[in-house]
Amino acid sequence: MNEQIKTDALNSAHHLMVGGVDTLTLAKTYQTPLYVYDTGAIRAEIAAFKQVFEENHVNYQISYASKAFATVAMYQLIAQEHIHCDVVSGGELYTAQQADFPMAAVSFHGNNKSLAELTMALDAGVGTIVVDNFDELSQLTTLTAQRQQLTTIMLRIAPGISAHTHDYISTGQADSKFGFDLNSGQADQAIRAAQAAPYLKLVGIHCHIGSQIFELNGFEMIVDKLVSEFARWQRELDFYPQIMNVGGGFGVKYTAEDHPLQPTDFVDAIVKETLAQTAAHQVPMLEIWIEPGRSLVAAAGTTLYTIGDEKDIPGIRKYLSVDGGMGDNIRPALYQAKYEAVLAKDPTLPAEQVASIAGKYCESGDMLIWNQQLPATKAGDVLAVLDTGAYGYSMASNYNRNPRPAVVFCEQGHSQLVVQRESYADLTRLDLPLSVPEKTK
Ligand SMILES: Cc1ncc(COP(=O)(O)O)c(C=O)c1O
Ligand SMILES: N[C@@H](CCCC[NH3+])C(=O)O
Repeated sequence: MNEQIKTDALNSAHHLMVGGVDTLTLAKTYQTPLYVYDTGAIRAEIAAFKQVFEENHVNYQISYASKAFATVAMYQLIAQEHIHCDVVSGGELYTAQQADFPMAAVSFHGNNKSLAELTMALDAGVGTIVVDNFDELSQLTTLTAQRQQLTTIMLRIAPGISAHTHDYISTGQADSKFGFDLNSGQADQAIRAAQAAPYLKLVGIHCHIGSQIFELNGFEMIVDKLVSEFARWQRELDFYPQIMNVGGGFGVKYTAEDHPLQPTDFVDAIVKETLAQTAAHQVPMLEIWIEPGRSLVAAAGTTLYTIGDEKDIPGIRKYLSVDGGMGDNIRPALYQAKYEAVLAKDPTLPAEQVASIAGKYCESGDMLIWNQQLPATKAGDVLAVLDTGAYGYSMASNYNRNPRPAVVFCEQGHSQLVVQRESYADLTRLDLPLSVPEKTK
């Protein structure tokens, strides 16, 4: 049986369960394609992060990177767990507001926040604005002075440390669109400018080196570099941050080929390195913030599809097409990301075929999985693609005018629809008819 599946995830009929709910029932009730989340698993991941910090007796904050999966119900779940979240756009901020998420627990990120977005954030009273570049810093200096509104900020810096991950999701290197460059002195300049701004209160330094990282080393290097810079800033700039925000990026297991550490191992290493480095530099211990996105939601999510047409090319390959694809999960096409799938009606059945799972979109690159071992299948069977909880729904599109799937939360045997399936009518809701009159012949 697929090692991603926990033994308690099967019912007595061997059907795959999510959050104690039978996936075949879910597919029937809500139709496919369907995103289903085991919300108890998200709560457990949050609890595990909290526990590591608490065992180490340090001040901390966990800020969920909501770009990984953002809906009203998700922000409400995060609020129930009493952690922070970060948003990267007016749209995410709006969704958090609709969820009544406490604005003081929001950090606002982004490398090109518009004036409208900055104004929205100030109106909302977000807890922290993470300033990304000089233009934003001067815009925010002016705006907060005009409004006479004291605003808490952090500065995002690019530490010049490359994480070993896909180029598209590596962000800590000097040549990055994100953050103030550390090595060329831009970070020092930004600190001076923030100190001089009458309504900005600089409380922390943020950095995020990338996503789906499998090694501790990059995080330890960040801590070493940051704490030694902080010690220098204390001497030279009379600035020592209260908060060190090391971002997210903790890698998760998608397939048997992945061998990540536990997300909590990353945090334990970060905390221990910070304790060691602050002691070595004889500077105060910092409050440590992390911003996990993927590691909180990836494993909790499963996408259910219905198998449709089959194409078997003798001696070449067998394609099984499903009723979704790159519109609900762009990650295989965009990052060559790999997933595993099981037959929902019985993941314990022995494999009888090797099939590649094709989406229904009009692109050859719309392949969800290459060479998946599966039992015998027939049209109408439900296929469950595992670990799709991060950056699936949040990166979904209407390509080929396909409506986006519904999202269902499952916990303790109950299911709840939290995002409705789009209808065809939704697809044309914002369209306007052609206004130019037809040419007279
Ligand atoms: C600033 C920032 N924080 C946190 C994250 C979350 O990363 P992940 O989902 O890999 O944990 C990202 C995305 O890479 C990010 O850009
Ligand atoms: N969207 C990316 C990760 C997010 C990067 C955000 N800075 C993924 O699916 O892996």
